[in-house]
Amino acid sequence: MSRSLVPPAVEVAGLVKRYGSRVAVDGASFTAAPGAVTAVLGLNGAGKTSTIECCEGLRRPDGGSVRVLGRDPMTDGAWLRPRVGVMLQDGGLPQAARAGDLLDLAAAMYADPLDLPGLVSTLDLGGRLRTPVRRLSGGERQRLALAVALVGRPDVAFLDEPTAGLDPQARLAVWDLIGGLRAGGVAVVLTTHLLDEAERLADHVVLMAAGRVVAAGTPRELTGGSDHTLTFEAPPGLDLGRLAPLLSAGIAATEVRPGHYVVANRTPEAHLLPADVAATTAWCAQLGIMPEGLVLGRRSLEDVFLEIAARQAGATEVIGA
Ligand SMILES: Nc1ncnc2c1ncn2[C@@H]1O[C@H](COP(=O)(O)OP(=O)(O)OP(=O)(O)O)[C@@H](O)[C@H]1O
Repeated sequence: MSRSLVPPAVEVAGLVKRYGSRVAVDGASFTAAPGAVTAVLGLNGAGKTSTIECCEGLRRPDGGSVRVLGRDPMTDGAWLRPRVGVMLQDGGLPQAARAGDLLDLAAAMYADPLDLPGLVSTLDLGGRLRTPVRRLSGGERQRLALAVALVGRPDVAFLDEPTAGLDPQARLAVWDLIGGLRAGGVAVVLTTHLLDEAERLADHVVLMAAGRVVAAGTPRELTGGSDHTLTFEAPPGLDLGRLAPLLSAGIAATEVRPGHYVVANRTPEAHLLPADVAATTAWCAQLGIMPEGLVLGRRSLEDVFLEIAARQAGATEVIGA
């Protein structure tokens, strides 16, 4: 079956979540497929955790709808619990319990739990099973929370920043584990601030800003595949209006943050040309400016993220006509 014919494991439609007068999620919509990793990205406060918590049935939406495996998490919690694995951002584990007891307890709640010794070894928790949660390091707690979320062989796994604070070796182990879940048909929905992680792991990326989904697609779709991008540092506040007429149609110049400039295509039909690179450096020369750290590279998810975040924040942008 093609991806479009497989019913989504998670369906968020027009979700609204408010805390008092603060709108945390403002009409967000996206889907997550089985056997795929969906990464929800966004700046601090973009509404990622609120969205995921509505999917987990931990928060009641104020508008829109959420379906997980076709069910409403608020009313079908009992049906969903054995089928959904949840790793909360703060771990959410009882501080006094020993790591091993927690894992045994979690495993005992499921009909067909994962092989515990295997999971413990993958997440390198072997030496810490007799240690109470409060004495575990941040990274160990993180790995334990992941083990608890996955031990029941869930069909859907919600992982809020699963690799935050992990050392590089532990991060690779978690990436492998997530890759294994995907291969086993699990719908993995994760949040992360690590864009290289999203680029490497995610089949589908959902980019949130101010409670809304501002871009979604495969990493390749979002980065425009092999499109080039030109970045450089220069004094902040340069008059980009004088660069616009020199650029080809659909090529945008943006000051993504003060003093950090990006020249790249703004539409899929446009492509950065050698003439655009020449025009940009000539414009710098006209201004008597040396563009520091001038790099012509392939556009990364981080570039896309910064460009969209800058646009949302009202950064200066001009587009060649
Ligand atoms: N319990 C709460 N009470 C009041 N406001 C909240 C609460 N939880 C979140 N918010 C606010 O809602 C907005 C969205 O927060 P949320 O935690 O969903 O964002 P996030 O994208 O997960 O952020 P981060 O990357 O920092 O974890 C923020 O402005 C936050 O301050």
